[in-house]
This record gives sequence, structure tokens and C-alpha cells, in this order.
Amino acid sequence: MCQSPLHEFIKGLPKCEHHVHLEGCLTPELIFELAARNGISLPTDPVYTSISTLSKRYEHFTSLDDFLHFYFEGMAVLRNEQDFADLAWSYFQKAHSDGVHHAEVFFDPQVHKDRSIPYETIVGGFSKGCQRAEKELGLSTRLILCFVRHLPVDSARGVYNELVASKHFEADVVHGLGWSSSEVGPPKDMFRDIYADAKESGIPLTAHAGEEGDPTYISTALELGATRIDHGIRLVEDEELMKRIARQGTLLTVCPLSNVRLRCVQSVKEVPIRKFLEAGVKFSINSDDPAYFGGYILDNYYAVQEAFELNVLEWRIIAENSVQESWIPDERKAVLLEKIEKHVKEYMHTLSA
Ligand code: HPA
Ligand SMILES: [Zn+2]
Repeated sequence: MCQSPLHEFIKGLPKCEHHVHLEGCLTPELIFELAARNGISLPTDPVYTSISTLSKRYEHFTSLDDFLHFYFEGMAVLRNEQDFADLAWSYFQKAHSDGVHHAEVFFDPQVHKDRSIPYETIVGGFSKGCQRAEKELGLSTRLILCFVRHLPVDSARGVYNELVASKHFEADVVHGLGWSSSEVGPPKDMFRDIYADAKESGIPLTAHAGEEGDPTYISTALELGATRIDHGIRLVEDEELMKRIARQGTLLTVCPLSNVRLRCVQSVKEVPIRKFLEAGVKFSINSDDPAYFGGYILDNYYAVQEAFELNVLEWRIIAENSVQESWIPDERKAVLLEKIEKHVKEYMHTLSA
């Protein structure tokens, strides 16, 4: 629990989330529920004995790849369109209660297609969840199709071709592309050709880089056309690149609790929040895979507050940058900026009352 006097202010602060994997919202409870619903046997590994043994295992990831093993294994319980819709809806409800007004969410179609789930089932289910969140919770949402670096490029190309054929980008069903999964190992620029095609079609591009990998992973992502960087914490190791990112206004989508769980840092205090603020680097604070990393977006905001004791002005900058760099029309940005201003004013008023 956050002990800061700003606790209530942070809770009510209008938030945008830009870095959350819908499959990373698959809690142990939901894994067991969907396995039963779909008649799927869970792996024989004893960690799948119960919800609590599985939850306990999540507290001891040794690296990104150690986590990814469980993340990809857990997804096997998702079979039908309704499973995907229910998973997305479970995330949006939680995000809404944490003060999220706009959410840009990743999904990994290659991994599901690898298990013979059709592209239409995956996108159909997740977009149903998005539509429900827009209608019932008033959130704006964006689906970001994420390529994975541990599978062959041909598999990514196959999914990209399905996106093009479905016209889901033109129809506002899928709004952007990203890449994720194992960072160090596969070629840094493995999606060069796909990103070049997507850029030509005007599709917004982001990329996981600088999480475990050094800053050259970030510069490669920028070279390939990414206009946003997911994680990016190792940017601080390259002064010049950091200045360039600040100058360009490129957003980093930082995930503090993820960085601790995956041992990229030892504690949230090591996440370069202060350095980014001082260097004028824009960033948002996000949950990444909340079902695996011990917290949703508000837990990440609280963890940052405990570690850095930010003031109201600093939180306002973070919240406003999160809106400004969202992939939404200017009218929606104006609505969200106004909500932030109102929230700050009301807080200041309570202080002076
Ligand atoms: O944090 C992450 N990094 C890379 N790939 C991922 N896929 C889900 N979460 C992550
Ligand atoms: Zn991620």
C-alpha cells in the first residue's frame, strides 16, 4: 500500500496505459477457469498443481526468457473467441478501477496461430472486449498487434499478410504494430522488411527495446521506424541517444514492477525515472504483464511514488505526456487533458481549503 500523502491524488489521476499484453493479464485463476471450461489439461509440471503453486512460481522469475516460458504456456487455455473477449474484459475492468481512461493493448497472434487458432478468432475476441470497454466503461482503446522475436520472421509475415487482407487497420480494429519476446539473441533488425511495408501504409509502430538489451536495440528500433519504445530503460547508458529521444519527443513506455520481477533492476529505485524527468525524456508508467508481475497500473504508479517521491507537478507532466503521445485523435486528447487539469485543480483546492 502506498503511504504517500499523494496516495488519493495518484489514484484519481486520469491515466493512459500504453504497455500491457492482454495475454499477460491471464491470472492463475483465469488459467484454471479456462482450462476447465475448454477441457484442457494443464502441463504436468508441479507448478500447475494449484492456483497458489502457480502464483508462487511467478514470484521467482530469473530472466525475461524464464517468464516468457510460463507466459506462452499459459496462453494454451485460450481457444474460443469468447475466451479472448473475456480476458480483455477482465483487464479493462481492472484498468478502469485504477483510473485508466485510455488503453493501448498488445496481443501476440503468431503464438496463437502456432496452436492453430485462426487470426479471426483472436482479433474478433479481443476487439469484442475493446468494444465492450468503450461502451460500458467509457474507455478509449487501441489494439496493437505484436510480433514475437522467438518465432521465424515468416510467421510474422504471415500474420502481417492477414492484417493487410482483413483491412483491420483501415477499419480501426487494429491500430498499430509492435514487437516483443526474447530481446537478446535474435537479429536486432529481424522485422526490417515488415516495418518498412507497415510504415509505408502509415501504420503506427512501436518496439520492445532496451529492456535486457543495450541501447543499440533502441537505435535499431528507431531506424526501422518505431516512433515509440517499450521499456527503454537502458537508454540512460547512451547520453547522445537519450538527448535525441528527448529532442524528438519519443515516448518510452516504462514498466517498473516488470523490470524488478524480470531482474532488469534490483528495485524500482533503479528504474531511471528521475533521470528521464531531468533529461526531458517523455515516458508513461505501465503494467506490462500484470497477472505475472504482481501489480496493475496503479500498483506501478504507487511503486514509483514510494521510490521517487514525485510532486504534483511531476505527476502532471507524466499524465499529460501519456495523453499527448497516445495514438488517439486530438479531440480525445483534449478531453483527457481537461480531466487531468480538473483533477490537479481539485487537489490544489483541497490543500488550500
Ligand atoms: O516484458 C516483455 N518483454 C518482452 N516480451 C514480452 N512479452 C510479454 N511481456 C514482455
Ligand atoms: Zn511488454
